[in-house]
Amino acid sequence: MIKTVLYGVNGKMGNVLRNKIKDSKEFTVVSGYNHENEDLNSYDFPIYNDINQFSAEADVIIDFSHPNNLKTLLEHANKKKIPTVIATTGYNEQQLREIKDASKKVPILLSSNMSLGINVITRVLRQLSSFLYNEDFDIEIIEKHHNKKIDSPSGTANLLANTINMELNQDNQYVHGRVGNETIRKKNEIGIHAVRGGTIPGEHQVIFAGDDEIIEFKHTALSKDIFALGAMKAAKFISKQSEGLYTMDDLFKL
Ligand SMILES: NC(=O)C1=CN([C@@H]2O[C@H](COP(=O)(O)OP(=O)(O)OC[C@H]3O[C@@H](n4cnc5c(N)ncnc54)[C@H](OP(=O)(O)O)[C@@H]3O)[C@@H](O)[C@H]2O)C=CC1
Ligand SMILES: O=C(O)C1=N[C@H](C(=O)O)C[C@H](O)C1
Repeated sequence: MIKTVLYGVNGKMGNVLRNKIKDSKEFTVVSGYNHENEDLNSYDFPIYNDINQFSAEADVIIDFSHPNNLKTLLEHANKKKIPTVIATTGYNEQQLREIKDASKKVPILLSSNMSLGINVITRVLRQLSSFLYNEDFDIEIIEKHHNKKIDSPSGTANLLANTINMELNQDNQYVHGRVGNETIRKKNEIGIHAVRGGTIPGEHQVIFAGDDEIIEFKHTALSKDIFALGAMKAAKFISKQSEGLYTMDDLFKL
């Protein structure tokens, strides 16, 4: 059994993941972390708000929570040497550096999207972006999420934009939405647009628009289950690795 600690245990993803783990024969939740000292008595494992309270042994931490928990999470992972999957999005540059530094001491898998489909799209983008850009195709990304999402644009939209930009020698400028009279598109822009509404689990579309033809890559999450199941695959993978920073790319070998 893979003994798991859940960060963000009472969140939307925390709840989906907890239920998936309940159905699994390979995982068990040994404890959870919540930043507030809330009474979360309905859980069948202990929930703490201080890493010194965690006593049970654990094989892996899975985090779907909030960037504010990062310091605690990394301290926990490092102190107890627990391989960690970080699925939370919305980190700033400094926090991303802290994750990279921590991964020198403990294995960490960081990914803004745990689905197989987004991983397939990032691979296609690596192969096609330069070619299409040099053929004068404009690149725009549209993402759609539920109305409770805190961060915009989504972590996945940033991942897609960064993947493309890397292939284009990091020369491109991100333009978030367009408002105003002087917003004519420049060639070196990557447009990023965030839609929020209802309960949309997550949709990402990368548009390459050329003269008289359009190529689109689109991924639709039909439920949050794919993220939970992907995180469990990632957890199984990271629990067997040595120190270092990993992504879903290391896991899905196409
Ligand atoms: N990588 C992936 O594939 C996916 C990533 N995500 C990401 O996972 C994260 C969680 O998503 P979701 O479950 O929908 O979000 P929720 O808002 O439902 O849950 C957020 C969790 O974080 C805690 N939290 C909220 N605010 C704070 C704060 N200020 N300080 C510390 N903890 C806080 C909440 O605890 P409390 O309620 O007690 O405040 C809760 O446990 C997001 O960053 C989201 O983008 C989501 C889906 C897929
Ligand atoms: O908050 C969400 O719900 C999601 N967040 C991730 C992101 O920001 O990309 C992944 C997924 O799209 C769902």
